Formats: sequence, structure tokens, C-alpha cells
Amino acid sequence: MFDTLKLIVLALIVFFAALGADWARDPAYMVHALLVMLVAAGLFFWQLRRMPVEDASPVAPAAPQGYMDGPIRYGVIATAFWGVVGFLVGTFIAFQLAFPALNIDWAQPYANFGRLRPLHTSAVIFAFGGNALIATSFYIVQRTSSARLWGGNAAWFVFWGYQLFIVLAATGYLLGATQSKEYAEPEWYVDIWLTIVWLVYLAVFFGTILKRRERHIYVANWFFLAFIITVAMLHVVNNLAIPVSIWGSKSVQVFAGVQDAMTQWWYGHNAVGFFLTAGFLGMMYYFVPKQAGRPVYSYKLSIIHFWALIFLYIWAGPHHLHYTALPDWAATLGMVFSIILWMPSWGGMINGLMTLEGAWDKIRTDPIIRMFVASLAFYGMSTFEGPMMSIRAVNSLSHYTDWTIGHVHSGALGWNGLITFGALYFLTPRLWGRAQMHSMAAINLHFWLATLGIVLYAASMWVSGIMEGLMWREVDANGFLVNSFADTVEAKFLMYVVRGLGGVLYLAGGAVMVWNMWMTIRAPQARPVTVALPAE
Ligand code: HEM
Ligand code: HEM
Ligand SMILES: [Cu+2]
Repeated sequence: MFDTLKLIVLALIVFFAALGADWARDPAYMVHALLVMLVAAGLFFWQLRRMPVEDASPVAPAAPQGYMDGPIRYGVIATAFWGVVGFLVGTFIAFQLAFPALNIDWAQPYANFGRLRPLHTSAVIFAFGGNALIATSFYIVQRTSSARLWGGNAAWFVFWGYQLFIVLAATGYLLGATQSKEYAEPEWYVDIWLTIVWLVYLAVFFGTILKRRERHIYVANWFFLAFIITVAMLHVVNNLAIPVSIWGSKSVQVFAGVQDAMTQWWYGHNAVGFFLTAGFLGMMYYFVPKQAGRPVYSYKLSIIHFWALIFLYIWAGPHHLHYTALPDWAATLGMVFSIILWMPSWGGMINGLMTLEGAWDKIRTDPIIRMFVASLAFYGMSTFEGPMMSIRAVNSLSHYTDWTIGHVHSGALGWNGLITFGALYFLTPRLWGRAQMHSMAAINLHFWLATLGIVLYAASMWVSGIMEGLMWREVDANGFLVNSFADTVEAKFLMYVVRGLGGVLYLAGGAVMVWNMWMTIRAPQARPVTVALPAE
């Protein structure tokens, strides 16, 4: 009965998607409708073939046992795949900025900087970071709750639904569909789809916590839960829009003017705070103690900095809107909260680093631990730099310059990137039942390629950012501006090349990791995959 219903729904989706493709008002909508039609048709036939013939034996299949690691294995591969794609596009747009001729004529308008930039930011944040968060949260919540993922195949829906979201978003950008909100570029129907997937994700995660067999909810799960709930709220409010037509991708924002700007940066800043910070802290609180073989340094500190972090982050958004039409008091509020935010941020860093107390020698001997430590160091750096940049006087120099880009990437490449690599190295052997990663030397090489890449990236952007900021405000004795905008662009050329080379190194490190993961997965199995059953 339920299976037949599924078939009917899928057939309806195929029908309406075909209609949408025919009546589409723009190319992005048409391509997306065709894509949805193909996916739904594929699912229709898959479902049809799975349905039992009439007199099939009535024996019910045994209820699955143990942890549900299938979607996590796929998530680990997806994380590595989208990571390399995102780094590749990042490196390409970095060279586009240095050599504008790379906006190749015949590939216009699809491959110009304007369309590839959001492709990069979404690929690294949502595809690479998002898959890492979903996979690790599913892994961690099961182990720390001694329970199998709630909701049966819902976890598979979350995985595949999320990949569909990524493909719709990415192809949409290339075809010119965007609502022009940074980190929230996808158009209305893609947003609706993500909302559905995200609510199922929340249900699976929270359902697993509810059926846990441990009395205690481990602190990593608090961070993941805060991340999932807050991102749902941010996503829905920031994407409130009215479509111009249900057969087209264009929509109109509900908010206008400065209200729209404030909503956007409330979203944008908390995407950093909850997606790139709280979720990744959840990862940190599981993998660092596990890999170090030590308990968390201070459980009390983890609780205090958790509540401080989520309370403070939400107010800091206006630091993105200094010297705009936003009222001064609001900008001051954002600035003050940003400065206070330094403390709980460092609380997290200290808790992570001090977990190594008594095991400091591991930094020398264990390349995975070294990745975690470097990641925490970059987290500490960018959460010191951020509060500083929130101060109005500093922001008047840094805003609109490459300093911001340097800040972003010391956090993104250093903190988010390195901790994810460490987590992938931790998970791959365990999920595929191998004794350890294929090559420790390759992890070491990856560490140095990535670190050197970050250093080149951040250093070149600090130099070029502060230089252009100072050049823009330089005036002569009569009060006239000394430099034209083009002068600053010219002056930055060398720094852009250095940044691009940093990207090449970081990308090369990613390629080494993919090779290492591939070799590990291919190696003969050392122990059974289901190592542990949820404790009864
Ligand atoms: C190979 C590595 C990478 C390279 C070469 C690279 C390069 C770039 C470039 C050239 C830009 C545009 C800058 C501009 O418009 O002036 C950019 C923007 C951005 N990238 Fe990356 N990127 C890399 C990795 C990452 C990763 C791993 C993340 C996140 C996890 C990330 C997040 C971002 C964000 C958020 C922006 C927008 C910044 C802003 O608007 O202020 N990038 N990247
Ligand atoms: C206490 C922590 C932090 C504070 C107070 C903070 C503050 C700031 C400030 C003031 C800006 C510049 C706004 C502008 O002039 O336009 C900024 C930009 C940014 N920061 Fe942070 N930051 C923090 C941590 C981080 C971390 C850890 C990451 C990444 C993992 C990050 C990612 C970003 C991104 C992506 C932008 C660029 C937004 C855009 O304009 O597109 N921040 N941050
Ligand atoms: Cu911010």
C-alpha cells in the first residue's frame, strides 16, 4: 500500500517536472525540471523493481542490527569529492583574478568569475563542509548514544536529498539563477527542497538522541543540535521570497533595503557561527579526545563556552554592515558582542588543545593529531582576528579589501579544512574495517602541503588587503586622493599570483588525501566492518 503510494507520488513528480520543463521561463528552471524528472523517473523504476511479486514469502526481513554506517561511508566519499571540486574552482577563480583572460571568451557567460565564485563558496561550505558535518554527526551521535540512527532509511534520504540540493544549486549558478544573497544564492524551489531535507536531518539526529541508551547527552551532540536547529531557522527567514512565477526561477525578496541587508548578515554571520563553527566544534569534541586517547580537558568549560557561544553569536551580525544605512546603535551592538565573542571562542580552542595534556608528544608522532592541533590554532587565530576586525576603526580599513578574504580563508582552510581532513583520516579505516590509513607518510605530506598553502594564502591576502586599504585612503597635501582604483588592482597582481600558488598547494594536498583514502579502501579488510553493536 505504502509502496504503491510512493509510485503514484513519483509519477506525479515526473509529470509536473515534464510540464515545468516545457513551460519553463528560463534555462536554469528548464534544466532543473529535466533533472528532477530524470531523478524521479529513475526512482520510480527502482521502486517498481523492488516491489515484491504477489505471492512472495511472507517472512519479514530481519530488523537491521548495529550502527547504520552506510550513509556515513557515502558521506565520507562525498566530502572528499566535493572538497577537491571546491578547491579546484577556488584555485581557478584565484587565477582569474590575477589573469582576467581566464574568463575565457567561448565559455561566457557560464564560466565567468561572477558565476564561478558562488560555485566555489557553496561547493566548499555546503558541499564539502555540509557533507562532513552530516557524516560526522551521524557517526558521533550513534557512538555517543549507543543507538542506531532513528528513522530507518531517512538517513539515506538526507544524504541523497542533500546531494540533489548541491547539484541544483551548482548548476543553477552556472546557468545564471541566483537571488544575489551571499551564501544563500539558490532560488526559491531549491530553498524549499533544502528545508525539507534539513528537517528530516533534524528528525534523524534528534530521534537518535531521544532513543539513546546513555543517560548523558555528550557535549558534541549539543553543538550539532544547535547547528542543525539554528541553520534551519536562518535558512527559512533569510530566504523568505515570493516567486515571480511557479514556472520560473526568479523570485522577489520579502524584505527590502536595510532590513534585507540586516536579515542577510544575520544569516551570513551565523552561517559562520553555526555552520562553520558550532558544527565543527561538535566534530572537535569527539575526534580530538578519541585520537589523543585522553578525556576532554574540562567538561565544565565545554558547557560554559557552549551557552556563551550560541548566545553571543546571534547578535554579532551587524559587524558586516559598519558605515552603512544601518543605524549606528545596531552596528555598535554587533561590535560589542563580537568582541565578547572572543572569550567563548578561545574557550573552545583551549579545551581542544589542553585535551592533549600529557600526550603532547603525539604532535610529533601522529600526523592526524598534528592536523587537529594546527586546525585549533587557526581557529584561535581567526577568532582573534574577527573580533579585531569588528571594531569600527579597524573595519574602516579592512572592509572591502583582501584582508577579509584572508580572514575567511585562515578560518576556512585552517580550521574547517584541517579538522575535516583529520576526521576523514580517522573515519576511513574504521568505516571500511582497515587497520589504519594506507600511508602515514602521505598524511604527513598532506599536512605540510595544506599548511604551506594556507600560509601563502593568508600572508598574501594580509599584505594585499592592508596595502589596498591604505592606498584607498591616501591623500595628498591638498586632500585629493592619490591613487585610482586601477592603481590598487595593479599593485595587487603579485599577491594574487602567490595566493593562487597557495591554492595549488592546498589542492595538491587534497589530491594526496583522495589517493590515500582510495588505497585504504581498496586494501584487504583487516577486521569486520561492524566492529561494535549499540550497547543493549
Ligand atoms: C584551494 C583552496 C582555495 C582557494 C584557492 C580559494 C580561493 C578563493 C577566491 C579566489 C575567492 C574570491 C575572493 C575574492 O572575491 O576576492 C574565494 C572566496 C571565498 N572562499 Fe575560498 N578558496 C579556497 C578554499 C576555500 C575553502 C576550503 C572554504 C570554506 C570552507 C572557502 C570559503 C570561501 C568563502 C566563504 C569565500 C567568500 C569570501 C568573502 O566574500 O568574503 N574557500 N576563495
Ligand atoms: C569570534 C569570531 C569571529 C568574529 C567576531 C568575526 C568577525 C568578522 C568580521 C568583522 C568580518 C568582516 C566583515 C566585513 O568587513 O565585511 C568577518 C568576515 C568573515 N568571516 Fe569572520 N569572524 C569570526 C570568526 C570567523 C571564523 C572562525 C570563520 C570561518 C570559519 C569566519 C568566516 C568569515 C567569513 C566567511 C567572512 C566574510 C563574509 C563576507 O563578507 O562574505 N569568521 N568576520
Ligand atoms: Cu560575521
